[in-house]
Amino acid sequence: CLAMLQTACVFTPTTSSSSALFQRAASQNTKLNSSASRERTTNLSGTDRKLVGEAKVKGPSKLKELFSHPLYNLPHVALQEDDWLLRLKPEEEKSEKIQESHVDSNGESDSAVKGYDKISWTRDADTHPPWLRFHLGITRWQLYDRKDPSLEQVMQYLATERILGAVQKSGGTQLKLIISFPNYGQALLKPMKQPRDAETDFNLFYFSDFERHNAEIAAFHLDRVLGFNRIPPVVGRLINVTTEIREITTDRKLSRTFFTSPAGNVCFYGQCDYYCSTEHPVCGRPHALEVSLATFLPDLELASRRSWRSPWRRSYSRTKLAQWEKDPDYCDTVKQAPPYDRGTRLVDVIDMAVLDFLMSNMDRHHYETFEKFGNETFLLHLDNGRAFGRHSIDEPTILDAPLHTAAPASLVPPQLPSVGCAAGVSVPGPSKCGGPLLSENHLSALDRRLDTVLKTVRECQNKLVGQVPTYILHNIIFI
Ligand SMILES: Nc1ncnc2c1ncn2[C@@H]1O[C@H](COP(=O)(O)OP(=O)(O)OP(=O)(O)O)[C@@H](O)[C@H]1O
Ligand SMILES: [Mn+2]
Repeated sequence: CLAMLQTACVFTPTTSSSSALFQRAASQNTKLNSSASRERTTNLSGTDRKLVGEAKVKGPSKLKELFSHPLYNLPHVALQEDDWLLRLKPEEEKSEKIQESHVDSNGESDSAVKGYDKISWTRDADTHPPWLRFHLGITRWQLYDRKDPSLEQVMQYLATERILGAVQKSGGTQLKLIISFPNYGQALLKPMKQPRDAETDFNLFYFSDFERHNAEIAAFHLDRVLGFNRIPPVVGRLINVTTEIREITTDRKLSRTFFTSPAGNVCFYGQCDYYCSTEHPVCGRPHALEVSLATFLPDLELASRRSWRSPWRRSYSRTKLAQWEKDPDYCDTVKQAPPYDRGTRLVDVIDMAVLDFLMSNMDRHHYETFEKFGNETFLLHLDNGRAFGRHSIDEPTILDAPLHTAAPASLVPPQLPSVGCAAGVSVPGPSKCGGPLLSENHLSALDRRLDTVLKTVRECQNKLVGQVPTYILHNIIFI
């Protein structure tokens, strides 16, 4: 599966002529809806093994083509020193300091005792573990550069590194664990709770829905395909709940919740506000459990974050409406208030709404930014576990409230063929992992919703013709 991940999701751009691709992209656009689903059906039939084989003979992926499109290769303004989230200490304070802090009074590294590796990092990037390279690559404008080899390395790392510790993460409503690796890397684990093709019960409110591990993984890929790069890399992994959680955890509260189910599977439920009870167990088969692992962001002490309430947050109530649902002038009020009245914040929120509409995520109550960058920075799209719950219906308000009422458009890429990438990607891990990341129904829903996004943007463009110079409209969106 891991091999397939790399075959299907290529991180390096092709060298083909961009103008030819540009034209091809435009002509493919009209054919996309009919051909994409046909192609996917071919791709997805059969086993994972078949998928790997097909991906190999097919030649350059659509994702590769998409990423070589000029819109994905716009020249960037050169980064200044304060555009990096973290930087290495100046030469004179270099890494001996880090080593000292892990050496006890006998002069021995305490890390060996706990099972952690001895630290031998220097200023040389080659000595850094993948998670550290990822942290050092975060800038004011994105979490990662999609062409940076560290991205692939950190994903490999999460999918394969030995698990040293697992404790519950406090905060939030549903069960999630912090996983530790021997070289001090960490990941946020969300377990599989339901089959991939299960559709959320239509009588459930969005705030009662389960989180889905595959939604976290698919959201990362979709965000990357859209060119946002605002979700920390997430991979799937098959873990052994007994040896990789129960036997190594130091979290008493967590270990007390383990039990063997009547079917003989090892289960646990942890402690949290929602669904942490014997009635909602997370179970291995009998030990094997599929999970998502998200790269941990830098420690808050090194890089504090600010949490912002989304202006289009839902009410989280069975009866109450949110302000944006009642007040026709709500959008104007938002547009005039800081931080939405300047810079890219409003269009960034619209980007987020486009992402959320595509994956039908109604749970975007907050978003975060890195404090260091003030208001001039990208928005972190964390917590996507409630996305991809329903494929048979779309939720127009996710898009309409911010996009239709707020601004002409955010930057929407010309097409989304590479969601096929998410389709082709199984959860990396041993070969028994659970098949395609998203069911065919969800992929069709993505195509349908993309169409709606483009139509909505076109409507906005048409409305604004004459009010905004055409060159601005053309720069804002290319369809
Ligand atoms: N990759 C990450 N690295 C570090 N911290 C993270 C990461 N992802 C999320 N967090 C932090 O953990 C908190 C809880 O995560 P998340 O929102 O996914 O869980 P949740 O149970 O769905 O929470 P809620 O119920 O508040 O929606 C987030 O508010 C965020 O600050
Ligand atoms: Mn949540």
